[in-house]
Amino acid sequence: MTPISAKNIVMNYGKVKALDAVSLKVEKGELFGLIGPDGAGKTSLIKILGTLLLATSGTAEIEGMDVVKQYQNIRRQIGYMPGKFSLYQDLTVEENLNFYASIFGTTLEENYDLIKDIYQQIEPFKKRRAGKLSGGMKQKLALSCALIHKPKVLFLDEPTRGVDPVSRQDLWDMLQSLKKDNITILVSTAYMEEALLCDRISLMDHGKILATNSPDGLIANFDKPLYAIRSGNSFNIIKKLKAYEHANSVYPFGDWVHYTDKRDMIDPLEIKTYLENNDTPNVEIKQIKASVEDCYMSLTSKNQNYEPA
Ligand SMILES: Nc1ncnc2c1ncn2[C@@H]1O[C@H](COP(=O)(O)OP(=O)(O)OP(=O)(O)O)[C@@H](O)[C@H]1O
Repeated sequence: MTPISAKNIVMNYGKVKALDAVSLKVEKGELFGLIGPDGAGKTSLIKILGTLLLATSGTAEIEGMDVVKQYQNIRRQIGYMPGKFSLYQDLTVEENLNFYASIFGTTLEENYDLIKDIYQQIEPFKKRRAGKLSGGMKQKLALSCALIHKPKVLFLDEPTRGVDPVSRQDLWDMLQSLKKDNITILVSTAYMEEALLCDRISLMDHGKILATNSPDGLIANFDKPLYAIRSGNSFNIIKKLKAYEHANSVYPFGDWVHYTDKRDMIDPLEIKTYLENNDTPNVEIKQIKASVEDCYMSLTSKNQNYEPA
């Protein structure tokens, strides 16, 4: 039985099409990432799968159960960690956990094994009110609460948003370690580099899934030679390259500009010469391996219009 499956999910908020015929399958024990920028539709999809939002159309099943007809049974089998910290700020760490355990008719002791690795890190602060915890500790508490009833499927909506890099890494380590318990995890993020920490990912943009693959598989499908180019002025390079008749995609990437050409075989010197003949001196150019972000940019390139700030 597929733990998470969705078919042709459409979500309209009035005139806003938040999800446009989204289909998805996540296999048992997978750590699966929904990757996309703000507004891509990640929260809407997670809420629909988590039985918190009714889709405009389409169907979805969790552990073989329909998200509309069998939502009550589903809720017993899933854990959900929303994007915003949603625990009771005035309750202590321990009280929050006991509260969530009691909702599911269980106790902290009964399921201690599953959350032990995570909970032990905040246990010294168990008498502290949740509102007084640091960001990283709040995240660990929220994850412990989402796991307290031993869910088969865990949904996490942008758990690393606004969290410091060490706590971000901690969270991914915790998710990796949950794989040994065979929990199926669907996690959303806008940080492209986190895609590499997932078994498989779906890249989302404007309510659509653009591609689903393993991070390596996705990168292997990037079929054009990719070049990183820089000189003193990225904006000038972008402007000149966009005007170049052979340009396929051009976008800023840190201090560099990433470029692909419409032709399969090119001599990078030709591009350097073109730029230098067009008021862009001191051009450095090198061929590089694509990252997940490059794959994303390539898939969305039709919508990319870079304008200077
Ligand atoms: N309740 C709502 N009413 C109207 N529009 C909404 C509502 N919720 C979301 N939207 C719109 O639907 C689109 C998808 O939003 P959604 O929150 O699902 O995306 P997201 O990828 O999770 O982004 P974010 O990180 O900003 O939450 C956006 O254009 C958003 O403005």
